[in-house]
Amino acid sequence: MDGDSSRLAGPEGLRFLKMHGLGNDFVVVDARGRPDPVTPALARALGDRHRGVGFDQLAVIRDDAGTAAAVDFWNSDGSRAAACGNATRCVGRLLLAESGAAGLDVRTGRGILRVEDAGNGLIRVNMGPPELSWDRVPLAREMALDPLPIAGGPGAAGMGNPHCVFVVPDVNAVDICVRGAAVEHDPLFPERTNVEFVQVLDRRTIRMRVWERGGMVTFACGSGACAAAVVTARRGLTERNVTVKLDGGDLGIDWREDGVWMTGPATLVFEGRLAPEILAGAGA
Ligand SMILES: N[C@H](CCC[C@H](N)C(=O)O)C(=O)O
Repeated sequence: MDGDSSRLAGPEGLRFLKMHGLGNDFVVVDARGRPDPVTPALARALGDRHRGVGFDQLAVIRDDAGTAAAVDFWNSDGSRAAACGNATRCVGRLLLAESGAAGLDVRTGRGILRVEDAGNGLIRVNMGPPELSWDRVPLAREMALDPLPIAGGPGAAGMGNPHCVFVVPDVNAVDICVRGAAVEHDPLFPERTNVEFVQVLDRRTIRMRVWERGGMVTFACGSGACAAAVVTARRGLTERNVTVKLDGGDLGIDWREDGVWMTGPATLVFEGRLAPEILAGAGA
């Protein structure tokens, strides 16, 4: 254990915030000004809803030279995600409040993303242009993105992370756990995939349920909502500006020239301190 880890494992414990965007819930750790304490083992320990804190994603804020901050995302199985739209809004809300600015940039595995205060308690993020080539989603081999050779003929889109979008007649009739888990591990997706099930309600409204890579159903997925809107727009089923109705509430998605903009809430729930024994148990 190095000097800094012992400090983190000391009586203070590890401070974190619990936040959510439409019920997609996050633990946020601020690692600015000190070494990043998070390891895959600590992500799994924190992510355990019975023995830890529980989250859909863990977001770690780090110092960055060119932007307001860098943010890393972890799933509760200890894997990393390059993009997380709902957590980007949550961290964006913290950074906007801290700086007093109306807009700022954050660096993620997805690239540099613009975050803006959209008013009415909403945060807007440019999630960047969709990745629409097979090697950038990524898929296992060269092929058209839509439809994919999987039962149900889904379409693929990358938002820095992979998404596989099924357009279905009735989203409530789909057993998303069974189908989502199978598609997450389909060999077409070398880095596994997030799986969205989408019902088009009208040209400006879609209903979506999601199975996230990392092995769970969540109430909402921001990058998934962007990918779903891209797939339905490319199929000519919707306009490029839609409301995505998720189990946790609504996201506004607007696919513009400069990227896919996502607007939605970001809620701070509580601040906590992780007990040293949990940190020590995770080898941190
Ligand atoms: N909930 C997140 C996406 C997490 C994606 C993650 N499960 C992955 O492995 O890509 C969102 O709001 O965009």
